[in-house]
Amino acid sequence: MTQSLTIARPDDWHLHLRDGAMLQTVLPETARHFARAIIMPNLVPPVVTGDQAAAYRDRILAALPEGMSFEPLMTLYLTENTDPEDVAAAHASGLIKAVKLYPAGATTNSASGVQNFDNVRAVLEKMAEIGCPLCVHGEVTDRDIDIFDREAVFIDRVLDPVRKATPGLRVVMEHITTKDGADYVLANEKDLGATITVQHLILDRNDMLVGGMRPHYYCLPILKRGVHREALLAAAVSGDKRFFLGTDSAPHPTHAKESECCSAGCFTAPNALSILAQTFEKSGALDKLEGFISRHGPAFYGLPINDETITLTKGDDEVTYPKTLPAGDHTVTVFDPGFPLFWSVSS
Ligand SMILES: NC(=O)N[C@@H](CC(=O)O)C(=O)O
Ligand SMILES: [Zn+2]
Ligand SMILES: [Zn+2]
Repeated sequence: MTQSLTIARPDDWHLHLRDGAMLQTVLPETARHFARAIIMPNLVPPVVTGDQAAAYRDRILAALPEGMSFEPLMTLYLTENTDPEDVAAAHASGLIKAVKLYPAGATTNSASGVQNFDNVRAVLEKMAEIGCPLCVHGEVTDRDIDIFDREAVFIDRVLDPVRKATPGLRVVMEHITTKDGADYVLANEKDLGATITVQHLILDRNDMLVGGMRPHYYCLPILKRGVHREALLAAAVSGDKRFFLGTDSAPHPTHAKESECCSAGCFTAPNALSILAQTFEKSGALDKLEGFISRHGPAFYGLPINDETITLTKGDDEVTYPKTLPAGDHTVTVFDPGFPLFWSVSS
């Protein structure tokens, strides 16, 4: 039986496009389906200033294949030396849509992140004043905090105090992975949203660790227990406007994933929408998919909903994706959800 759903073209509110050959490979995979994406600034070196964001935006647009439309929504990487006036100017000109906070050492390319939050007070206050959202990688990095507890501890020790100290600051909790994260959003009416990835809606830590360790399921924040996955899925299918899709599609070369020290990140851009359609269908919530992928994000960021539409179609035959894509001298491995997919996307 064929089933289909036509909805406003979606956006991705958390995306890694990288640079150079990898950018060339992965950009069309997102632009094929998504109209816009919040572009993460964790390049090496990071995108710290307005000038660097403008140059990165130009490189992204130059890599966009003829005939594809896509708007990169740029962000700045917050450091302890970030100049509040540079943020204000980049935001006022429309170049950037958010500033990204990485606690130093929390994830891939986060070495220049924030250690002492007192040193970013002035920037956060300026952002509250001008209405520029702060996107947060919410994990503490203390050696003595277990990796599975790092998100919950971050909420108590860092996020809640920062929000209370900076009234009016609009925050997106990026890639939430716990019931604690979802509950914190639910408990706060104002100035708070959260993105959720594809992998955290369908996988728990058993999927990554039982019967062998699967490096392509390793990402940060790390997959948690099943109860957390269930809480995230409940939030995503609830229709609550504070939750929206941020795929966190984070490509690494295959050799860096299948390695002695595996890099964190799942490359989900090619099949994210197929997986989501199937997941929402399975939850009996296909009617909530458009809100999650196409409507709640623009509402949070104060942007229009896309005029164009896409159509998701469920067929009888399994939809397949390439296992890997070439990226310069390397390959990048496409995320495998571990179950057959039947939904495809057309525009
Ligand atoms: N999510 C990840 O596991 N990795 C991201 C960084 C991030 O979003 O934390 C990356 O840049 O590879
Ligand atoms: Zn992150
Ligand atoms: Zn990310």
